Amino acid sequence: MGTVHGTELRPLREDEWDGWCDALYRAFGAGPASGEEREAERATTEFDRSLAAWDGDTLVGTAGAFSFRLTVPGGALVPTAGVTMVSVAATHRRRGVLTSIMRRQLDDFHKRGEPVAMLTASEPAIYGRFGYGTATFRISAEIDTSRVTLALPAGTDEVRVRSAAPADVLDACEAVYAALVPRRPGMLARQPNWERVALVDIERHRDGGPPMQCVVAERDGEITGYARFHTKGSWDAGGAPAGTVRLKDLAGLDTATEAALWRFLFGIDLMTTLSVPSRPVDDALRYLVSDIRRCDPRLRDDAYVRLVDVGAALSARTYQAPVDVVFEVEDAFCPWNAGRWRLTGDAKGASCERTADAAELALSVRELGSAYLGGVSLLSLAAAGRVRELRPGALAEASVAFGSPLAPWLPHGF
Ligand SMILES: CC(=O)SCCNC(=O)CCNC(=O)[C@H](O)C(C)(C)COP(=O)(O)OP(=O)(O)OC[C@H]1O[C@@H](n2cnc3c(N)ncnc32)[C@H](O)[C@@H]1OP(=O)(O)O
Repeated sequence: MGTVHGTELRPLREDEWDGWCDALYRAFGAGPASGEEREAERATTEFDRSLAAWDGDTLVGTAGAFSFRLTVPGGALVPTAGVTMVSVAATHRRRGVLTSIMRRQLDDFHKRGEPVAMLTASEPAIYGRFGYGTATFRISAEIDTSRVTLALPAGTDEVRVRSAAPADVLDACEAVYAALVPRRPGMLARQPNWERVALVDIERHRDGGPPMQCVVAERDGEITGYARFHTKGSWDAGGAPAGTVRLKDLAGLDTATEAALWRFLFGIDLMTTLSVPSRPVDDALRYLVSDIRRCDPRLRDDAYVRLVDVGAALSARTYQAPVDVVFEVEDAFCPWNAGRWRLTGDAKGASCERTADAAELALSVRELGSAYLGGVSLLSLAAAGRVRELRPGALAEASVAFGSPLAPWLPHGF
């Protein structure tokens, strides 16, 4: 139980789910959710981790959490709470309901022993005060496929691309996804039922076009990748074809597979634009295309990370160069993290323990969350005045060590 200005926060009951879902969609100015969406949302809801805020018998706030495991640099999978479904009714905003939800969630994650929490934010200004820092970025693109060509790597011709009904190849696609999870920081191992979310294909996401399509890439009869997408035919004023392919997701076990999938998507007749919602910032696609400017690439913040337990989180990843540094961590919202921690580690492993030694770098838990997956450098944060170096050399040492050979990326929202 918990109350704020007469609002009571309690766990969601199964029979309250429909109203909870409606309140959530309303707060986002969307919906109501279609039958297909409701089914997928309900199947992934973890009731013991879902909260509802009530003002009398009126539902005024929602929040949930998913039990994920997050890939961190070095490849370990760290138990991570995926914060989701956060909303407060328009009539009850700015009275502290979100703050009470954040308080309850972070206490709960801490008790459960989940060292990390993660979310994607509807607005970047909301979650910093609760210790979440921007940790991954994504690139979107609108590619003029009538002008941009691809330089294909060796082996592309050995990959065959064929169409398939999305549901028929779901297990094979999920196996590809699962094989990729430990390879790149930021990716999530998920609970059963999650794979079905990718099949949700509702009318209003189709923009008047046909149902979602899927192709799989095969080499020697083995499925090595897939792409799911929508098409929408259109013609310009002069009658020339000007259709759009909207990619939903694309994954391949190797670069030749991915290149074969891109070649297919670039070559669909009557389509002149390929719209790509999210790729890693270091994606090979940037270097396969003949003209990056005609791809209109745009960078956006994506996943926000919160270290729930600084010691456990920093010990769980590896460091690409040796590091031995004492952090002075500020964490007003989760005071159990505040104070001095000594991190020692390298590419093989790490430990992060409490210490009474003098601090060498001072920062808040939010900056540690940003740097955690290796996608935001401590040096950049220091240049913005958000990390203070107290021992000369400590900043460069820690900044290099925290980096990641592969940029962290979250391939899908939640
Ligand atoms: C992970 C996810 O699900 S992201 C989705 C978040 N949900 C949405 O965007 C749906 C629409 N918006 C909402 O439902 C609400 O406005 C929420 C959830 C964003 C905020 O809920 P509230 O109960 O109003 O927040 P609360 O009153 O606890 O505010 C806490 C602090 O955050 C600030 N804050 C809240 N929302 C915002 C915002 N959108 N932008 C900037 N600051 C904000 C408040 O001003 C307050 O600051 P203060 O402590 O300095 O006074």
